[in-house]
This record gives sequence, C-alpha cells and structure tokens, in this order.
Amino acid sequence: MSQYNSFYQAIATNRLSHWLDTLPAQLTDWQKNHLHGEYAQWQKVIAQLPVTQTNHLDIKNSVTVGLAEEIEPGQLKRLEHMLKKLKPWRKGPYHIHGLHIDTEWRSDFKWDRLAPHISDLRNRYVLDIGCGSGYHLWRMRGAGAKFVVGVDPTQLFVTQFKAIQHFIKDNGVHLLPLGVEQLPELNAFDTVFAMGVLYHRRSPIDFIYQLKSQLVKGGELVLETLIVDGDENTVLVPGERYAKMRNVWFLPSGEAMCAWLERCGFSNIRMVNTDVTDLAEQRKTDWIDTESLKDFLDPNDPSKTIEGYPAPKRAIFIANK
Ligand SMILES: Nc1ncnc2c1ncn2[C@@H]1O[C@H](C[S@+](CC[C@H]([NH3+])C(=O)[O-])CC(=O)[O-])[C@@H](O)[C@H]1O
Repeated sequence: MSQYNSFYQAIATNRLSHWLDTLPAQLTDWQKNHLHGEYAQWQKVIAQLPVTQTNHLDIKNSVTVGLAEEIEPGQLKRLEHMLKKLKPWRKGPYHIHGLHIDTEWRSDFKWDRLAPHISDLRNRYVLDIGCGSGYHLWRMRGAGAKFVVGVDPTQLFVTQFKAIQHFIKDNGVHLLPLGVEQLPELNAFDTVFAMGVLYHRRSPIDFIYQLKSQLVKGGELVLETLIVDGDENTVLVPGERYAKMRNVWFLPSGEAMCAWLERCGFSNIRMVNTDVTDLAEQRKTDWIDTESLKDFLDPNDPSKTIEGYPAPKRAIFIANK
C-alpha cells in the first residue's frame, strides 16, 4: 500500500483530482528509488518515534504540539536523541511536548513579514513549492487554509516533515517528494508560495511560468527571493558560490523581479517587504552541525558575503494570475 493513499483519497473528491492522472506513477517511482540508502535509514527513525496523545496544538502562532507533562522524561530524552539523527534541522522552530527544535532558521520571522500582506487563506487551496521541512505548511493551515500541499525533493526535509506529522495528525496538510519541474499544470491552487527557491533555479522565467500554471485564474502568488540593489535592468549572477552556496543563479533587483513577473503575465504586482537577513534569523544551533550565516559573511564587513557580493537581502513579492 502506498504511504500516499490518504493523499490520493483526499484529492479524489476535490479540485485536485486530475492530479491522479500522473501523481501515483511518479510517487511509486520515487518510493522504488528510495528503498535503500540514507532515506531508508531515516524512515527507521520515524518508525521508532514515541506514540503520544494530546489535545494541545497551536499552529496559529507557532508550531507547537503536545505538553511536556504528556510524555515521560525518559521518552522525551529519547525523542530528542532520535530527532537529532535527522540533523541538520534548517527550517522551524518546532515545539513537541516541550522539546524545542531550535532550527538554524527562524522561519517564523519570514511568516511574520508576509502574513499582513497576503490574502486571507481561509478556505483556500494552497501550494508551497520548495517547502523544506514544511514549517510554513503548518502556519498556512493554522491561518485557515482548506488544503495545503507542499512539494520538496530533498529527502531529509521530507523525513523531517514526517517526524512532525507523526505528532500533528492533520489530513489537510501534505508534503510530496517532488521538484517543481515534476508538477503538471494543475491550475487549481488559490495561493501558491515559492519562497527561497527562485535563486536556485537556472531558468527563472520558466520557473515563474511553472508557478503561474499551478494557480487558478486570479489566484495569488507569494514569491520570496534574494534581491540586490539596482534598477529594473540589474541582475547579479554570482560566480561559483554566493554566501558559500554553490547553486545560486539569478539575484534580480526588486524592480527587475517585478518586471519579470509582469513579462510573465502577472498583474497587481507589488514588492511588500525587504529585509537584510541577520544573525537573529539564521544562526548555528544545537540542531545543525554545519556553518551558518556568520561564516558566510565577510568577517571584516558583514554587509558583504565572504566572496565580496552584497550580503543576503530578501524580498517578498505578491501578484495575481
Ligand atoms: N527542483 C526543486 N523544486 C522544488 N523545491 C526545490 C527544488 N530544488 C530544491 N528545492 C528546495 O527548495 C528549498 C529552498 S530553501 C527554502 C525553504 C522554505 N520555502 C523557506 O522559505 O524557508 C532556501 C534555502 O535554503 O536557500 C529547499 O528545501 C530545497 O530542497
């Protein structure tokens, strides 16, 4: 039986039903290709997570499930030990029965920056492309979304989502192990989020069209990406690395990003927020063993990356199909 049966059942009777034409074959393939190796090892961690009972859930203001007194101290220690096998925990934070998964990123900061600007998510079908471990999926559901789907091809993040899902049982929140390029043109979501993904794409214009083809007519795109200062003709294509990341391609200015969205046929385009990432938002914690923002910046001039480019500045764009 496919572990995605509950997803298939959920969409069979909703507006995503035509996804069933292609999805089961893709996911069956994916599962076949991941029977061995690291992913299979991580699934053993998931299978051993303690089973707990709770009525305590807050996904409106944070991602918090369960109270400390609902779990034995020994079980809690074990839980921490198990979850630390799934390091690095990049996006969060999560609170599970009093255990604070203090992730590298405070993803709640990004949520707080965008929340005042987006359309009310109540009753909406929502897609989050490149959702990582799914922190924002829970916040979208907490904001009232009817059905939330995330896609992310990174095995570790898919596993981390499963760990959280083990404690928050909710048939309205799903993560599929897919890349954006594997999505058919669903034209079915009221809101599509694409945050922190555009700069990883080699063809940003194709990417914008892929996002558009997931939206219903009039639907809302919420796109967040790294930008640089400049006019509508300014785009930075860094050398081999940007802030030590190897897979960074296009960093447009805010104006250039708006021009790209317009060129792709979006309307009502606005840049609603810009923010220079600081050490309060991205830092090393007990839940990652690798370097973090401090190591990616020039130690003598934090306004520059270690390679001499402008330090990470992020912007949120909203537009309608
Ligand atoms: N082809 C692909 N299709 C979809 N996703 C992809 C692909 N390739 C990589 N990713 C995923 O895109 C996410 C980018 S992180 C943003 C997370 C969250 N949205 C955030 O806003 O905090 C930003 C960063 O760490 O630079 C990762 O989870 C990748 O696995």
